[in-house]
Amino acid sequence: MLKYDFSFAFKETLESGLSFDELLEMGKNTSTILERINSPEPGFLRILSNDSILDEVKTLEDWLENFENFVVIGIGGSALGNQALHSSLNPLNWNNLSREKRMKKARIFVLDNVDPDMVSSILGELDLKTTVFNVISKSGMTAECMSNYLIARGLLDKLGLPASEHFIFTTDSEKGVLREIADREKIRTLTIPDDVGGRFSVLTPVGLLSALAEGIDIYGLYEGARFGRERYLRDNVKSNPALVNALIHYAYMKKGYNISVMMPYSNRLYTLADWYRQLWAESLGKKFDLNGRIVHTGQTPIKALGAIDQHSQVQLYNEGPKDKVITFIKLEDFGNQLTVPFIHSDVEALSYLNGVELAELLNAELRGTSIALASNGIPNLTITFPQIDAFHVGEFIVSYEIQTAIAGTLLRINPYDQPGVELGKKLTYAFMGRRGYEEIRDRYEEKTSWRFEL
Ligand SMILES: O=P(O)(O)OC[C@H]1O[C@](O)(CO)[C@@H](O)[C@@H]1O
Repeated sequence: MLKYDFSFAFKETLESGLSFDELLEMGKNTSTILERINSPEPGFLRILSNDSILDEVKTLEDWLENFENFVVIGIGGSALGNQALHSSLNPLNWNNLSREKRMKKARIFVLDNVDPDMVSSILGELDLKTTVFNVISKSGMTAECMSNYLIARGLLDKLGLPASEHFIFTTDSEKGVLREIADREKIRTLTIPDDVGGRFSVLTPVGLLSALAEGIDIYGLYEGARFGRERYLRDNVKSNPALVNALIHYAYMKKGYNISVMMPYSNRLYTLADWYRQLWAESLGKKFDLNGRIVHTGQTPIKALGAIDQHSQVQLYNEGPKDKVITFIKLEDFGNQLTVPFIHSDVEALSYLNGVELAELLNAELRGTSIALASNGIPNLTITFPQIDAFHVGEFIVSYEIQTAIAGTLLRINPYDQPGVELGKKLTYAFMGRRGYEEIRDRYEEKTSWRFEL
């Protein structure tokens, strides 16, 4: 299981840190909090109660084997989880491995932006005859996702390749244009459960299909997630790390620590920080509390990568504004061993590296950075993966989903909506000339007509 070290968030090591009594005091009402987040049981936990989603996705395994390339078309919660599973659970060079080394599983690509350089660099290289596109959209109408669908569709149509064989849509059970097209054109579909929001959906068909296509153990993900559901719902601050972590972040937020940095010391785990960024930002960044009072709350999530960002960000973390809580992600067993050879043993500045394993060096850097931060009074904690596998990634996902729900309850906001992105979406439709959005375009163009341009 994942290990948590919260020592450097407490005043025993940190001058202005929390006291354990403070934590216990805050944790007094945890049964109410846990009850609140679990009644009704949120969709992201409900889906774990049986294997029906796994079994449904699994039925597509034989069909997926027809394809060399699997392209996810989606954005935000409809792409970040796929990317996180892909880079954490398969080698970083997966797409460059031969088909034999990939055990005939697919290469994975994620089209999550509408940057023409990015889209054409991916689509231009693929043999579309052996490519399947998974168009993922909960709302079934997000502009980025739809335009990339249309581009892929145009390419397939030009080659005379049938949409029903090269597309699968993952979308809402009823809403959205994807459902309509799928019904009309007999395109395969998978359903995103109604009670699971986009950023909480990685363990639904959203994340599971691409994972299956690249040979990830999707049942192992659920095993870890189910273990996490049991561990992280315990009503005991002494045995529930998600509760402790939420309370620590909440307590520091109240002291003005408005930034949460997640810093894995593992390239493979880095995209988990990307996934976390959306979860923490969209769930907790809210203008109104549950009583409709204006609160403008939230904590800005930042991602950093160890050791690289030690040489880019850590100066700021140590000496800049005291507004950050840092979460290090440590990996014990990298699977790959790389030992520094005995070269230049007579050069003192290099000889200490002779015979050292890179993983040992990386983890020593993590330890050094966390102690340095603590001694500068910066709260930090470390989550350790014993190794990277589906079980631990599943556990990590659920730990953060539950932690986010707990933090939302502590902040008294709704962690499951995202009204703040709606206006931008509507204005995009308006500027692209979508019918029905003329009035909103005129209103906001008028409101923002003042200019200072150089
Ligand atoms: O899955 P959809 O509906 O296309 O939405 C994609 C993303 O857009 C948002 O609605 C807003 O950014 C996210 O919450 C969501 O994950």
